[in-house]
Amino acid sequence: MESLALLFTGGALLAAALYWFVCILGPAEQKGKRAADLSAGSISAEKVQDNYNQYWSFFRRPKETVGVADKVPDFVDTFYNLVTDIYEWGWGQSFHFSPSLRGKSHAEATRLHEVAAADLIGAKPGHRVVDVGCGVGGPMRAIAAHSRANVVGITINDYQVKRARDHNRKAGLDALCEVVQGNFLEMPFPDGSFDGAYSIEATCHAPRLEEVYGEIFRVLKPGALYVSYEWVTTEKFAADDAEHVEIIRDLAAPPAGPWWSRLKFGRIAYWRNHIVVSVLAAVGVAPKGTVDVHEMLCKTAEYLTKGGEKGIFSPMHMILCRKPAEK
Ligand SMILES: C=C(CC[C@@H](C)[C@H]1CC[C@H]2C3=CC[C@H]4[C@H](C)[C@@H](O)CC[C@]4(C)[C@H]3CC[C@]12C)C(C)C
Ligand SMILES: C[S@@+](CC[C@H](N)C(=O)[O-])C[C@H]1O[C@@H](n2cnc3c(N)ncnc32)[C@H](O)[C@@H]1O
Repeated sequence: MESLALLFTGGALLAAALYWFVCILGPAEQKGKRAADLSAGSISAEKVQDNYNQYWSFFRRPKETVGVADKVPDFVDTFYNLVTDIYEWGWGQSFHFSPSLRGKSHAEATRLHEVAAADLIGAKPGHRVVDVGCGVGGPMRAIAAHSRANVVGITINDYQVKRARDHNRKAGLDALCEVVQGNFLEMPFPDGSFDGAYSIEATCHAPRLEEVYGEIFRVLKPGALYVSYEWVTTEKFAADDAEHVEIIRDLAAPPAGPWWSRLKFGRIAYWRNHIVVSVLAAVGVAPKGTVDVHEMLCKTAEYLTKGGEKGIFSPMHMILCRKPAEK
């Protein structure tokens, strides 16, 4: 009888814990995505595993494959269908790193990193600024709220467009923020139509950087500024060091505290998330394949941390450029 009671109590506790993980626990910063709502963007549930397998074989392809560049935007689109919900759930609405600031929360450090971009390009009321590779619009909302400039975001991923528009509306910022689905290698904007531009950890997805930078140059007005925070190898990276090459290859093939500390100390959360995702996939709430996507992200976090600790990689190299003013 006693062991039955013990079993019952244990079961009830497990059920309560599961309910808490799945239904209560939201994303780290702004609650908006719950584990029970994890989807794979615009991919239907039964196609997630196939899409993940295709994405993975593309990612692992031999480097020299001819004609690959043209396929990159489609694979990036698939990648963001697979990861967007997991990012929102486990990281928040801003899909980038920030310098960690003593005494500030992750959310505040993220916001400060974003509004610094707006200040650098001199965004102000009445300006029209383009966010190149806007994700679900975390940076766009912080920048619009801070500068009162109009921000137009572009992303290749339809699902992100929908998420960003929903978030903009809920934040009461839809009058200032517009989101467009499109390829930043061929932007659907006229020449000289923006007073400023920024991109946060997005242009690394361009197979040929000159194409995206050429497009940004084209859409800027003469004299306008563009700021980029981007993934780069640092001067410590040695191309003849096998370990360096391994870390960088695995993570990249497709001044405050360390940017990777948030990732490093998230390990317990990853295990918790892994259990949640596995249970949800096993009972059919999350699409099959979600566990593989989540494991891929755990590996990514491990290599990013190693790259940060060794000082051979930075996701926030800053470049500020001005389009020459007309004579
Ligand atoms: C710049 C990119 C994205 C940068 C980051 C926003 C993401 C890079 C790695 C991602 C994550 C890794 C581990 C995940 C964890 C296993 C899961 O439980 C919860 C989500 C993660 C923390 C996830 C969050 C986003 C990242 C930090 C591009 C260029 C790829
Ligand atoms: C890591 S996310 C960063 C999102 C956003 N800048 C942020 O910080 O939250 C990269 C973004 O670049 C977008 N992207 C990648 N390649 C693209 C392309 N060819 N055209 C348009 N957007 C692209 C992705 O869809 C995604 O929104």
